[in-house]
Amino acid sequence: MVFSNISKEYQVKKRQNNSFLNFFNRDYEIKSALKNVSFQIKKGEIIGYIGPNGAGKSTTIKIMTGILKPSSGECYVLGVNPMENRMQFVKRIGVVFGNRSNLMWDLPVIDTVYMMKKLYSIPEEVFLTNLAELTEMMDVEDLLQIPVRLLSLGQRMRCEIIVSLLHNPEILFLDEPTLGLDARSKIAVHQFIKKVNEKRNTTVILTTHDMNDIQALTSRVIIIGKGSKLFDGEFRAIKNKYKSTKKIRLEINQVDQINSVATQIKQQFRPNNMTVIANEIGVEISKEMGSLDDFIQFISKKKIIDNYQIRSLNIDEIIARYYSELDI
Ligand SMILES: Nc1ncnc2c1ncn2[C@@H]1O[C@H](COP(=O)(O)OP(=O)(O)OP(=O)(O)O)[C@@H](O)[C@H]1O
Repeated sequence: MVFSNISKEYQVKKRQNNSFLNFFNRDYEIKSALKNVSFQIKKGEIIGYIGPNGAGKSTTIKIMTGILKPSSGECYVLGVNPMENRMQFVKRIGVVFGNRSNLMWDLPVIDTVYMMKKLYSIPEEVFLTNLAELTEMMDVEDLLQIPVRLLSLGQRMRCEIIVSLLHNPEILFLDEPTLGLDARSKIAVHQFIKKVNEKRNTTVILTTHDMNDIQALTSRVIIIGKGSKLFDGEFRAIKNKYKSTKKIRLEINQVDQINSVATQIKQQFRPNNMTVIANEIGVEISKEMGSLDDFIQFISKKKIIDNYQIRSLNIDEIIARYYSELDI
């Protein structure tokens, strides 16, 4: 897949304060959603495409799936322009949007399954093999006869993914596939996507705000912010950047001494972040502020510190930190 110097501009109506005038307003302004974005994705890769709200992720997916035409640049998916020969192209891709359903709401799941068979002209043999394999892998045999509206969110999402894979797509686009799922359903979805990728060499393009999805599924991430590509590489590299940053929580047994301890920490270690709430001090220490050993020595000498906990940044904190450093 080649995404080359892609820009996308939307025309949006200029807003007026008066909603009546807004109705007649014909002034437009240009909103730039993607600015010269380029990347390539190889067959069989799983890519995490991430960025904060409004960064341009959905716009990218819409261009890659042929729903939107870029304002400039070139996009080739599976060697073809996704806007051309749509009927042939859509038979080669699968799409799951976490906030939109491909299933027919009032009918049992199996009805959508048969509709897909017809829509994608899936040969009988391929269809039966895929249906048996996918339903077993995703453990949804018992759900197929149930009307979609009666399924839980997790059950529905498992069915959505199966339906998107019946026609053996070469690329699977997943937009927030674990949105609203509980921890167990998320793990089931992760394991399934991994299995499909390994077994069928399906390329997976995953957009998500859930860093656990990224952690579980991808090694390569592309980060987009304010329409520009800001990072393309190993997710591990971002995690390593914050390896030495530790969050420490101290419990003080003499609350009247807490401000004096906090002041000493501030003077000696100059932490970026420090919070004092009730009998607890929260501090963030990184390599640049002195070694963790020095800090532990400092607290071990303080008799009024009852208890302390040290932890690394969790994955959400790492990515939030990275976004704020990139100013997106
Ligand atoms: N049809 C449209 N008309 C005008 N502006 C749009 C349109 N679609 C998206 N935008 C704007 O383009 C920018 C990128 O939007 P996009 O939906 O691609 O972001 P996103 O990264 O998918 O965000 P989110 O994580 O919130 O879904 C945003 O500023 C958005 O307001």
